[in-house]
This record gives sequence, structure tokens and C-alpha cells, in this order.
Amino acid sequence: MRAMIPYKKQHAKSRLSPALSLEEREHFVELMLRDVVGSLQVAGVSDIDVLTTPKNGVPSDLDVNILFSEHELNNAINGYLDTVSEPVLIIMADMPLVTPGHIKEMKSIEKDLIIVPGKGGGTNVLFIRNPDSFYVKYYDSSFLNHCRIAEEMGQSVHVYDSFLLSTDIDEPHDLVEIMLHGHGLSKSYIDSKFGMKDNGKSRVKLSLCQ
Ligand SMILES: Nc1nc2c(ncn2[C@@H]2O[C@H](COP(=O)(O)OP(=O)(O)OP(=O)(O)O)[C@@H](O)[C@H]2O)c(=O)[nH]1
Ligand SMILES: C[C@H](OP(=O)(O)O)C(=O)O
Repeated sequence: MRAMIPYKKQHAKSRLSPALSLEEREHFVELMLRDVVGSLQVAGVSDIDVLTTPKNGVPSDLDVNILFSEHELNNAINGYLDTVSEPVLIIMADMPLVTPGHIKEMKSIEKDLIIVPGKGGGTNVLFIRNPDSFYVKYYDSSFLNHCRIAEEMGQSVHVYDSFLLSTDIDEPHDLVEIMLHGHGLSKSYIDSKFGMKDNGKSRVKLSLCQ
């Protein structure tokens, strides 16, 4: 199997702008990418493709194949799938809570397609055993899109139910989950910027470190 990570750094993560400046967000997405690549490598995945554009500056010390496409996300990924003939795990770069154990467990599930839903209808990971019999349709309720496409294409599906993997880092409150459950570079960075505010009976909230 191989893995593919779509990656945008320039102007990334606009939804985090209430918490992080543009410069901070662009630095942070690189740290999240490094954590995702690290977990894949520890799980034994050595063929890792990062699908991006030349301006996004994938760090040259990462042991990955850098592929370029100027198309928007869905067209870029579907173009990529046309070139792949082995099982491929598509994992988003904003998934720093992924562990090597998750990757190994997904690999062991004997279905044509493994879908990890993201909160609010997104798709955080797709493990596609037959890339010539599937295409992607991200955004909106992409989880439902991917279930429907699998049915259309006659692919068996396993929905991988995981709190950590359903937590992609989109909005400021997601940063608390990194502080609670994260590891690696993303956690060190977020811990250096924020604290956790106890909120009485409700859950912990992000607070700015002074
Ligand atoms: N190759 C490629 N990857 C993309 C593109 N847009 C987003 N990505 C990647 O797709 C995944 C999901 O991205 P989003 O959560 O939509 O990230 P974003 O566009 O930076 O975030 P917002 O600005 O907050 O919507 C992440 O791995 C991004 O790095 C794109 O145009 N091309
Ligand atoms: C790409 C998109 O990511 P989100 O905007 O939900 O993080 C999706 O999962 O369909």
C-alpha cells in the first residue's frame, strides 16, 4: 500500500484565524504534516506521496514523494487516483492525532473502502483498495458522498469509528484536543501558545498563554 497526503500551506487553515496569525498557521500546518508523515512511517508505510503545488513548499528533509497539481482538491485527487494501481490511504494533513496503531488497524480491515468520518460530515481518511473503482468528492457532506460513491461503484465499506481520527484540526476549539490527546511537534507548538481554561461544569477551553 501507499499513502497520499493532500497539502496546502499557503493561506492554510483560515478557520483557525481567530486563534493563529497567517504566519503561525502556515508554520503549524507544516508541523501537522510532519506528525502525519511520522505516524505513517512508524506504521511501516514507506511510499508516501504529498500532493501539493510548487508554491506550498513541502520541506525537503521529509522522506516523501512530492507530486504537483494545480487543480482544486477534488480534481487533483481524482487525477492522482488515475495514476495509482495499488491500495492507497488518503489522509488529510490536518490529522495530527493519528497514531501508527490507527494506520495498522485500518490496513487489517478487509473491505474495499475504509472511511473515517470527520466531525460535521467531512472525510478524514479514505483507504481505497481499488483506486480504479472509486473517485472522491470532498467538501459539504463528503462522508455521505463517499458512502454513495462506494455503493455506486460496488465497493464494500467499513466506517472506522474513532474519536481521535474524527478530529481534524479545523477550528480553534479543535486545538484543545491536541493539548489533551496530541503528541509530537503539533502538541509542542500548541502547548507553547495556549493553555487550557477550566470552565466549571462545561468542558475545557483554549486560553492564550501570556
Ligand atoms: N493539493 C491540495 N491540497 C489541499 C487544497 N486545499 C486543501 N488541501 C488539503 O486538504 C486537506 C483539507 O483541507 P481543509 O481542511 O479544507 O484546509 P484549508 O483549506 O487549509 O482550511 P480552511 O481555509 O480553514 O478551509 C488538508 O490536508 C489540506 O492541506 C488544494 O487546493 N490542493
Ligand atoms: C476536505 C473537507 O475537509 P474539512 O473542510 O471537513 O476539514 C472534507 O472532509 O470534505
